[in-house]
Amino acid sequence: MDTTAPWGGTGSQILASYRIKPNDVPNSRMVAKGTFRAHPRRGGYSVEHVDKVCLSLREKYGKCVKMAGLLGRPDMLFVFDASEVERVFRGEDAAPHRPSMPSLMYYKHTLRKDFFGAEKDCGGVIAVHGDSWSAFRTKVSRVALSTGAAAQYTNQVGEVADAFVNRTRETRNKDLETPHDFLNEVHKWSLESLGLIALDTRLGCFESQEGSESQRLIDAVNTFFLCVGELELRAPWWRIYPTTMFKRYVAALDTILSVTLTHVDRALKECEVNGSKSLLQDLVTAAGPRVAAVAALDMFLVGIDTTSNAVASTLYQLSLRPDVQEKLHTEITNVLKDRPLKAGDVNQMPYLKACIKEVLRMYPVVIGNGRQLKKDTVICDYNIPKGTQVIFQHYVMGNSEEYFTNASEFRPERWIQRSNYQHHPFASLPFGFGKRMCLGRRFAELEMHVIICKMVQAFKMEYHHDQLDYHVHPMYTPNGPIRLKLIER
Ligand code: HEM
Repeated sequence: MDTTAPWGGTGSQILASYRIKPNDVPNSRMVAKGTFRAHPRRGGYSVEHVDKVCLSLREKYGKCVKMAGLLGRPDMLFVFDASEVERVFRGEDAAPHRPSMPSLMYYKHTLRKDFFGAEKDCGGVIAVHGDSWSAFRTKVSRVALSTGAAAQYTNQVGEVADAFVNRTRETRNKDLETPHDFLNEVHKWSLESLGLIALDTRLGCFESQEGSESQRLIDAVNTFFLCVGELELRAPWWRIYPTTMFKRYVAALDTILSVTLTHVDRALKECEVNGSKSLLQDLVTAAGPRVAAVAALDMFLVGIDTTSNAVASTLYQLSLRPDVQEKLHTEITNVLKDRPLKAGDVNQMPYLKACIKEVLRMYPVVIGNGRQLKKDTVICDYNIPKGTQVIFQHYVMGNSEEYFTNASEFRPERWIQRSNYQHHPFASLPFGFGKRMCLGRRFAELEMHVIICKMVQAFKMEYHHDQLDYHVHPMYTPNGPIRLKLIER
């Protein structure tokens, strides 16, 4: 996932904000070219707190606002209007362009051209666009997003979830609380799950120590996300000389590439010998070993931190709400009746699914998503020129009373009793939409449903410290150690 680069890091500054001036014919959809104008207005904002910045921009400027003045990158248009988001998404052509990450394109197609090839070759889906993206995505989507693609991994994902529950039980302190580095434990669970889905390999993350291969991969992914926002938003000096940040970034990507490829190589050999069941095997059959290897790499790049932060955030939110946990526990018990979870069970658990949707509405791990316009487009009555990066602000829309009844309240029921709770279908899109929607969505959902189900079955979760604020670091996540008290059920 490109993570819509603006939010994929910390500490950067949005250098200036510009309010759009209404165009000459505000009520006409046929606005003339060149009416995209702005009044400069200075502001210094940190990306770590961009959630609050976006809320205040919405309040101050209305349904859209232009951000300009970022050295070396196109203007951005922040859109806070769900109907406009729907119109832009529905008008997409066959190869939508998500704002590219030039630094990643440079890594893939210049620095490591020997592996990824030129831009038009088999470069994967992250930071790849046009025909090359389209050809690659078509091959991978067939395997990754087909009906039942994820459900067939329920047992493997369950096995890892059981191991996580046991480890969490063992690593609690004397007050039955999770350790300070609990988020890292959740990263391990996420990597271990992805390893089993993608490569049919147990990576041994729970036994891993500092400096081990899997911990190096986890750290490298984290460094990648932390650096990418800095490189994309700050003045792009890395284009002129290799800055310290850029060197860290390249080293992290090299680690991700080499560790993943070691596992991919091993898994490909296993496939040949045992015909083992894995996503990689399915991809090899559908599209050949090269596409399979590059797809696995992209998935490891963006599929670990996203899912782990979403799970950590969900566990934290549940620990604040014993009533929600009890309802969830009753639903799970009614469906499973003491037998182990099997494929398809979560389809009988609407409240479980709703809890996760509700967390991702209020605290989406990727707070905004975007598109780079391929043609001039009218948005909110402004003529927005081709090339502008349009950022859909679903964190702001998801928390807006305009789109969700009692938006500030955690109410999973809103996703079940839809007639009681109105909402706009494009106001909360945590996995994006359309042809470029998250490729790992089905796997992420399966992983999240299974782990939350197992944790609620095993423990009553409580939280006895100051409430945690959220920050973008590099995902949107609770800021502080997540010290959950886990009481055996
Ligand atoms: C809670 C977990 C996750 C969230 C919230 C999430 C969110 C997103 C979002 C917002 C996008 C951009 C979609 C768009 O532009 O419309 C995306 C793209 C992507 N995601 Fe995820 N993601 C998650 C987990 C995963 C996992 C587990 C994988 C891999 C197994 C994955 C692989 C990808 C890939 C490859 C893309 C790029 C698709 C393309 O450009 O064609 N994601 N994700």
